[in-house]
Amino acid sequence: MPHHLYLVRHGEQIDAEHGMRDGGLSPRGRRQAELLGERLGGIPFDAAYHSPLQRAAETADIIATKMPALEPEPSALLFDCVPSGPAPETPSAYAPFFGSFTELDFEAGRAQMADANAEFLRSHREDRHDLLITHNFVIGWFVREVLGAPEWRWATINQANCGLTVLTQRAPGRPWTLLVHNDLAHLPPELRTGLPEPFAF
Ligand SMILES: O=C(O)[C@H](O)COP(=O)(O)O
Repeated sequence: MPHHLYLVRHGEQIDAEHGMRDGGLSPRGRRQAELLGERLGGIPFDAAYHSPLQRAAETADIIATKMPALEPEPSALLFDCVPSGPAPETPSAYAPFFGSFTELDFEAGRAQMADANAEFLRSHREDRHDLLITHNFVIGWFVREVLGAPEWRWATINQANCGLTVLTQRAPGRPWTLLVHNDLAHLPPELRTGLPEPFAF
C-alpha cells in the first residue's frame, strides 16, 4: 500500500532575478510545466494541491491540462515560507543565509510546516498518489523531515524549477523514504533553471 508524495517546485517565474515577489511564469517556466505535465501524465493522482502564489497556481494549471481528471486545489500549507532559523549546531558558514530572515519568519514558517507535514505525511490505508506544487524552501523542509536531518538542513536542500522529488511510504506507519530528488530528466539543459549555482547535467 505505497503512498507516493510528488513534490514539484513551480516553473520559472517571470522577472524572478529582479526580485519580483510573486508573478506569473516566464515562457520558459510555462514550457517546464508542460513537459513536467507530460511526464506525470500516466500517474493516477488522487489529489493535487498547490501554493496559492501565482507562480505555483499557473504551474498547477498547466500540469492539469495534461491530466483532465486532475483538479488542483490551493493550500495555504504550501505557501512559500522560511521553515526555521539557525540552531546552536548550525555551521557558522550558514549564518549569512539565515541572517536575512527574522524570528517572526522562523516562528510562522515552523508552525506552517508542522501542519503541512501532519497533513501530507499522514498514513493512508490504500495506495495513494498526491501531487504538491510548491516552493524550494517547502520542498527542502519535507525532504529534511523524512530524512530526520537537523532543522537547519532545509536550507541546504534545493530544487530546480519543475524538478521532481518523490517521497514514499510503503505501508501505513512505515518510515517515509526519499525515492527521487530533483529529477530533471524531462527538461532539456536550456530549461534547467532556478538553482543558485550554475549547473549543467
Ligand atoms: O528558495 C527560495 O528562495 C524560496 O523558497 C522561494 O522559492 P521559490 O522560487 O521556489 O518560490
